[in-house]
Amino acid sequence: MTSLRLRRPDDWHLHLRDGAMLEAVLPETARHFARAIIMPNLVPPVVRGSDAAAYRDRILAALPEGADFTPLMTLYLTEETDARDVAAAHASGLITAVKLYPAGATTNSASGVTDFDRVRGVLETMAEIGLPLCIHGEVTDPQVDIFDREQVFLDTVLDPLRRATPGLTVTLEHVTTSHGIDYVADADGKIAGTITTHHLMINRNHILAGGIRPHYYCLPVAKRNTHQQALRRAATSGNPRFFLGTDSAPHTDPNKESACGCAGCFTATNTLSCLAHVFEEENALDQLEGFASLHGPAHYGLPPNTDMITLTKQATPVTYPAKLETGDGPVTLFDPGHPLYWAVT
Ligand SMILES: NC(=O)N[C@@H](CC(=O)O)C(=O)O
Ligand SMILES: [Zn+2]
Ligand SMILES: [Zn+2]
Repeated sequence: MTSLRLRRPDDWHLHLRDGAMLEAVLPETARHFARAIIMPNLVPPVVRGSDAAAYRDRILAALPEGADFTPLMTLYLTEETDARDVAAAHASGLITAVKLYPAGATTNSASGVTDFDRVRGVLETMAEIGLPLCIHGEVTDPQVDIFDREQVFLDTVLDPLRRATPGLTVTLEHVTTSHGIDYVADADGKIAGTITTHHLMINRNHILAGGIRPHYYCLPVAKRNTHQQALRRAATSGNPRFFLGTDSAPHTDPNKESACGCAGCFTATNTLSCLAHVFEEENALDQLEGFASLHGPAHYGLPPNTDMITLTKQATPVTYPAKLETGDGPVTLFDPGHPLYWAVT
């Protein structure tokens, strides 16, 4: 197969940042994707409905002329979040989901949740009104090994939280382990898992073997190859509980290539070339539309996009600029380490 037509895809987990970085990275997503769930981990975070409205306006103002892109806004759940503010933001159509970060789990998550009992009221309201909760699923206990933090989260936080709030729609974001895949596949109730582009293409060897590669460092950190294979099987399985959330998370090169480098891979620009490559390797190009364009809208209760894109396999590799220049400094594009041949035409 050398040509593939699919519904225009959406990105169900995206970091756009703000200011000069937003201006530089937004066109990279809007070029191919119709919608994206916009992560609220700005500094300070997007906590109240009024914050989300102002951020949405900044995103819309930064869109290139003629772009057809809808940001789907989220609120950052804190222990002070007011259920009425959340309900009002949902009722007005402003927000699509609420995001739960365990405090300290990842980039800009200091205002996240420590005591899950303190957000119970908000979660109950969300279950009642049908507003989904997106979760960064890692425990933050320093005693727990970083490679085990997702698995431990499933049993000690996610499962009790879902049992305490029946009816809550949950997205377990950026699943990185076979345990996370099995949990999502087997759980009762409304749950789905997003899978990133980079976790389909790399495992922890890519980060650490033969030299440390900071541009492959993200959270949750990539696990061993057997987990990567489980992610690939889930993404290409056709199971509607799994779909694309790129987690494209730009940081400038000085912030990545540092003695204490930031977590995040920037994949907005070449995600579709990467995904087609992976799905072809798995003999599953026919499942790409479900993963990138159909399962996500179904989980969020939205219609799929009606316009189409075409991917074409070229005889020579598709080339992308190695770096995106931004007003904050250069951002290195995710490099899978081998040529890509599929291009959006
Ligand atoms: N994925 C990452 O490694 N980083 C994200 C935060 C997140 O999604 O956890 C970021 O905002 O940089
Ligand atoms: Zn995260
Ligand atoms: Zn993220």
